[in-house]
Amino acid sequence: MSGTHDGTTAPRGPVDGSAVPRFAGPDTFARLPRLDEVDRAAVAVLGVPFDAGVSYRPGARFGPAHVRAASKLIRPYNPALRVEPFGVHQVADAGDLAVNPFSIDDAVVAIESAANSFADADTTLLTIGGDHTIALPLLRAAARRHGPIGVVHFDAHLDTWDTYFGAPVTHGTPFRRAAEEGLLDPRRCLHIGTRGPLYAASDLTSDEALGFRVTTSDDYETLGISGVVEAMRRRLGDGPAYVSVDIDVLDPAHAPGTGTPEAGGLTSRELLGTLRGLVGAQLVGADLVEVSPPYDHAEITGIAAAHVAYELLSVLAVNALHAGGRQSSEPTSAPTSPTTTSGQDQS
Ligand SMILES: N=C(N)NCCCC(=O)O
Ligand SMILES: [Zn+2]
Ligand SMILES: [Zn+2]
Repeated sequence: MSGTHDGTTAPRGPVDGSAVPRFAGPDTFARLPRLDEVDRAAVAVLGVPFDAGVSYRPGARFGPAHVRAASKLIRPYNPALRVEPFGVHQVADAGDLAVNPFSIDDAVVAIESAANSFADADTTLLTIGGDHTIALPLLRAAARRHGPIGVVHFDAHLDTWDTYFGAPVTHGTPFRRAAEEGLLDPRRCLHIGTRGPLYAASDLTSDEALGFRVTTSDDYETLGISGVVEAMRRRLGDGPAYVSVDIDVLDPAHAPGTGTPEAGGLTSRELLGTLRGLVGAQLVGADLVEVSPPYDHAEITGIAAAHVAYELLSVLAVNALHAGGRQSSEPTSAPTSPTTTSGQDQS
């Protein structure tokens, strides 16, 4: 069986950048094989080009293609987590879902049903959006399989608002709907990177009542990455956890290509370092949303997003190694250690 890390069959990896120039290679994420080129995948990268749920700038429907295009320079070994994310188990690119651009309801049903199919095939999904609306059907599928799940939500915004213009399913409301539907474990949810103006102070109290806690963007100043990771792991606990990364969690200087930008955000280094702190958490799925290429410049946002995806795939690989009981190539202190030269020297 391919897709294992037990040494029986090596997974099919990315096209070698030293044999085929990167700009000539396939259009898949990180030049990985397509899903139809492998028997099965332990992890699939799935594009969801949908942006009918946005409240401000559109364009996230072009996100999946942009993130793939910006991922071509990615190399096979991640020194920060000491892992080859594509060598541990089979990772493949599942292409884009063809979702209805004129009906949010139709699109949400299609996304949920596709996510259920991947879950039934035992394939963990890393979904690339698309706007944040898509988190709702993805959470429905995750909860169907795992029961109420913990959520770590990286975002400038709470996304627990109630409705926009009477619409209940939008990119500003997925986590309220998910909480109402009982998809979330209210003891194990948190936002990271929250900032910016709200509609009212009650936005925060109602968010807390739904089960979320907040680590703000400003908290990085006092806690540092390791303090944020500690808070995140404490809140997430041991159960199944879903990660949702809205690229607008980054400062607009690090991610201008997004629909609802807010000043005062994370650096990409802070985000990547925090994601590495998910090693050892029971990660059951992830999404990366709100990349809007028309507002990007020089692929700044696309590159940041591609690296976010790479770190998430690396965490899944390290976790698979842990689950398989292979100890030799494991990072020794990855959960709380951001990459530093001295950290690597101490191995
Ligand atoms: N999920 C994202 N990116 N933004 C939500 C912003 C909702 C608003 O316009 O207030
Ligand atoms: Zn946001
Ligand atoms: Zn969001």
